[in-house]
Amino acid sequence: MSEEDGDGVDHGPTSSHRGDHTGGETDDRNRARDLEGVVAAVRDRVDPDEDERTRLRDVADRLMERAETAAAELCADTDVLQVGSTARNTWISGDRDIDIFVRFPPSLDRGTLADYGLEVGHATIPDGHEEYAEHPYVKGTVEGFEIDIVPCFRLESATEIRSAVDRTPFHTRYLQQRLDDELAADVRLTKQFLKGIGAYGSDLRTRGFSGYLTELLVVEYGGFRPLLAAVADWQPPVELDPEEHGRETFDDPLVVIDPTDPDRNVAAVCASDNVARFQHYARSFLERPRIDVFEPDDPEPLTEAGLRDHLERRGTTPVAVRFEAPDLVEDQLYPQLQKSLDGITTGLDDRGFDVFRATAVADETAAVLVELAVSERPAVERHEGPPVHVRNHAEGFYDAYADDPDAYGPFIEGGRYVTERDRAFTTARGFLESDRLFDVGLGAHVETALEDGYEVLSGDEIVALLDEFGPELADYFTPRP
Ligand SMILES: Nc1ccn([C@@H]2O[C@H](COP(=O)(O)OP(=O)(O)OP(=O)(O)O)[C@@H](O)[C@H]2O)c(=O)n1
Ligand SMILES: [Mg+2]
Repeated sequence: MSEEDGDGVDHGPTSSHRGDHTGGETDDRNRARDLEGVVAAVRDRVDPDEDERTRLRDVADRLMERAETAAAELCADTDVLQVGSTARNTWISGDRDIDIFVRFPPSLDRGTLADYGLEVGHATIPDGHEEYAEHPYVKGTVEGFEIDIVPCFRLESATEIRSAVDRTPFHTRYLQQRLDDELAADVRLTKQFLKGIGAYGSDLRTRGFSGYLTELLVVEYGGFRPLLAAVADWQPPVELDPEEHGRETFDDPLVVIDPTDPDRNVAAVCASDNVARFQHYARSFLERPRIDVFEPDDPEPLTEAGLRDHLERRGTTPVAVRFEAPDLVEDQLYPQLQKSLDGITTGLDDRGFDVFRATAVADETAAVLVELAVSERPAVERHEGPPVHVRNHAEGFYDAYADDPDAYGPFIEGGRYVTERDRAFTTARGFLESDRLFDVGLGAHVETALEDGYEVLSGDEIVALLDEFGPELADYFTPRP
């Protein structure tokens, strides 16, 4: 997806009218026709065809039967159901995870539930492996489909849940009652739109819109187009409560009270930037419908020469702290990196090294990259004391610095004592290489990683990041909404 007229080519199917008319009504009609054309083209790609549906149905049915048999042998009163987007007809063609939930009576304790769940999982997918979320479950691939076999408790209401997965069957039931074929198609379209703009997914790297949230929004507004029209005019905080049963207040830019649980905001992880991003592209797409909004961008990786050009043109100074990436799953790693990024930029700012923009990247190694507007400071810094008339404080300040041979002052300026004393760090690099870096509020795992050693890159040395982070650096230097 590229913003506005990037390549000058309109990928919408009908662009011949451009410039033919000036009337507002005609423009509206043409836009509506463009939008329909784009929607048809996207649906052609995201709607699973009959063959895909049948194959999925076959595999799902077969596995559910196996899971039912295995569960019945372990425990009475169990049942098996399919959940997630493949159960609701809202999956995007080619994205094929089949989530199968095995429900056990709530009289079981958690440990037994976990053991039974794994046993059923292994019986259902013999070459599956165990993964760990809130509790362990079995995952595997069957005929090209990614299968999860997840145990949960069978409860009367989603408010009694003991873990997050217990809610999922309630979501499925709620949506199955409300999604018809038309709305399900609009959900697929909206998911692809959000993927195209980089705002789909409730993982903690993306902090965007989850599948369930997308479905609720489409149902609530009655389709893709009305949803976009509403989003274009949102005034956050936006609060939706489809079942009108919410009883808590949330401090989030988007609040969608879970129809199955009055105390949960389904959009709790959705970052304000992603809400704003959705608003931006909703407006821009309604104004000029085009297919490339639905396509995630793959920027050309940056070359060394390209990177040097950017830096010279911008006149900023980059610094980076590079270390071995902590061995964590992404949902733990990215919050750690974000926290460390915030700490490091604040630490630099506090010492007079003005931060222009910054990012954190991770692969084998991780790096916090900070682009500085100011990377060097003079040997001395100003230190302002109290107004002279505040006698107690003023005398204390004066006495503390009067005999300091390295300080200039104290002198009086604007009625206050001021002194100029030696600065602890005259370069950003000096600060980053010092132990003071550990005072800035790093993520705990990042702190441990840094204790094992890290490297500071500054100025031109930054090109060393290109091999590993070429695409990320390209993204950084071609920012878009
Ligand atoms: N943050 C999340 C993630 C998942 N779920 C529940 O778990 C189900 C399966 O999750 P997932 O596969 O991530 O989402 P899908 O809805 O299946 O969407 P997609 O098409 O992206 O797979 C969801 O439908 C939802 O009921 C949830 O409530 N909250
Ligand atoms: Mg899914």
